[in-house]
Amino acid sequence: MIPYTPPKTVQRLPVIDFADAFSSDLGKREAVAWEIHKIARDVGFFYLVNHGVPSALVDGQFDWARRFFAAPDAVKRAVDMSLSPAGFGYERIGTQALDDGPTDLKEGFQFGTDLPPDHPYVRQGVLRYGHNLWPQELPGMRAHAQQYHAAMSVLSQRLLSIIALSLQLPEDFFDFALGTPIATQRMLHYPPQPADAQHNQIGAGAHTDWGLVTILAQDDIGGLEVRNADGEWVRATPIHGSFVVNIGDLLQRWSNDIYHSNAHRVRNDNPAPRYSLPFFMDGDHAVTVSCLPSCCSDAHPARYAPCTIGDYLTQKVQETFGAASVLAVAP
Ligand SMILES: O=C(O)CCC(=O)C(=O)O
Ligand SMILES: [Fe+2]
Repeated sequence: MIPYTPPKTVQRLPVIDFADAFSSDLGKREAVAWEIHKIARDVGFFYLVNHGVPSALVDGQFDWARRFFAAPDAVKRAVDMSLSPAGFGYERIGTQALDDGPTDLKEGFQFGTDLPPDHPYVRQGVLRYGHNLWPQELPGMRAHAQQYHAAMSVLSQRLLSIIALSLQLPEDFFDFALGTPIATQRMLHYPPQPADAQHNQIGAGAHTDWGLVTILAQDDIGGLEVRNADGEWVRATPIHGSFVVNIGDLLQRWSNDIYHSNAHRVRNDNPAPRYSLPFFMDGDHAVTVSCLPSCCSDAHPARYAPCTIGDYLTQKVQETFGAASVLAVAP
């Protein structure tokens, strides 16, 4: 007889093979959705393989990240995010505190969908909508970055269609929320953890992501850690060619806490610098998030008042960027 011991939540992040998400066979898409459903109710993080994004595109984006962060300070400051009403561009080290402690030991560059000045959201000055800043001195970065952003947008749409299935909704359920979305790609550079860091000062302080889903490419240095449902920290050891996908706060809220947006953090204990490329699909700022019909009942009533995506993100930006908040966009 094998004595019964209660199941433990994951000690290693699960891997989702996404190949069947592209199948014309609904049963195969539903099988992927069911795997995601189980994970989303638990740790909320998984590796995604067979995702269809060419490795050369990802590698090329890492090359641009290395080139950009190695550029002279003047090149980076010329695209400082303080110059962008939308909050795009370069984020100096020490700008953001994702945990409510010391500032993070990372620098970043962020970009999103380029909108013309006469787009209604830009005219209204809606936070996080506008045009990107690109470094003049690095020709070629813009075209590649836009191609990468487009691939991430397409993948996030496919993920959300499978997530809709996983919540017993029509596959196109989230399409209305992706009208003119806040879809932010960041490039991040984490120097090695310095010996003189303040107490609890690390690459990225513990936080949850704010949007719908995040799709992260990480290099092979390691340092990302995820809190599982038991409150234990699990290393998201890099798996080459995979993305790390996680559920964000807005999806947790939309699903009435059935899906989990779990905390994670980064500490680069490697002597080499670490680079990562998180993409945040947050949705259209004007869309209202209120409990999904499949997620509330008399026994499990709605826990949150309806709110717009824009209002939720604005509140989170103010909490983590403090005085710099009007300029910031992510996570
Ligand atoms: O760099 C990473 O691995 C994670 C970054 C992250 O969690 C974020 O920017 O929200
Ligand atoms: Fe994050």
